[in-house]
Amino acid sequence: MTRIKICGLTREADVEAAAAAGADAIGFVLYASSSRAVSAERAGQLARLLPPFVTPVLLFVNASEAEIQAGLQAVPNALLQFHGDETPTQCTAPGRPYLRAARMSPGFDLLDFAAQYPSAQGVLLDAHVDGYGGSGKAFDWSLIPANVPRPVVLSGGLNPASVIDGIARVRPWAVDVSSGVESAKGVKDAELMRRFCDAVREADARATLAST
Ligand SMILES: O=C(O)c1ccccc1NCC(=O)[C@H](O)[C@H](O)COP(=O)(O)O
Repeated sequence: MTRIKICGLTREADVEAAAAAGADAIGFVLYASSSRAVSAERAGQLARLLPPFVTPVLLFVNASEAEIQAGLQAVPNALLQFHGDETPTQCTAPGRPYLRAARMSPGFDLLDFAAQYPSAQGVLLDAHVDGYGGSGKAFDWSLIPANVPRPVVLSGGLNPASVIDGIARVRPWAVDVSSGVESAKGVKDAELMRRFCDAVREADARATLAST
């Protein structure tokens, strides 16, 4: 079963709709330069709306230790997502489970990159863009080598239509979406989130059928 993360939520109604649609994880962007940025305090308010078994994720881009600690104080059960230029040491310093984002482009050595973060719970594959991510831009999935040594989270420009093909081609552990389920930056669309989650279930069903 492909897990689903929906990222960049800023409103209560969107958090509730994402969980109702079937998201396994909800991301809050703690990066001030993002149009989806929320404060640590706001992330805490939103995370408290999550039902059991839905994981809050705190996304950081080159944050200071103090910023990360503030996020963890507000959302103590968070999974961390490092989406900038963080070193392995910086990712392990908080002593928390984390995802490491890889910025995919031709020539990027994903196997070497993943090997540098052996303690990451997964590598999140996003398109290489100015501004680090959340751009709605896809990358060429043929750049993903076979046998990546960590669980793969496929992201970058996914939407309810493209995620079916993405799962069939990449067979990721999880998928992650932001722009593809929005009506405006930081404003999620309940119908698009439902369609996205339904599409993931459809892709999983097709994969099961194909393997029997
Ligand atoms: O959302 C942002 O503004 C953002 C800013 C800086 C780094 C990462 C950011 N978002 C990442 C994500 O929302 C997801 O994890 C993801 O990679 C999907 O983005 P999208 O291509 O918009 O679906």
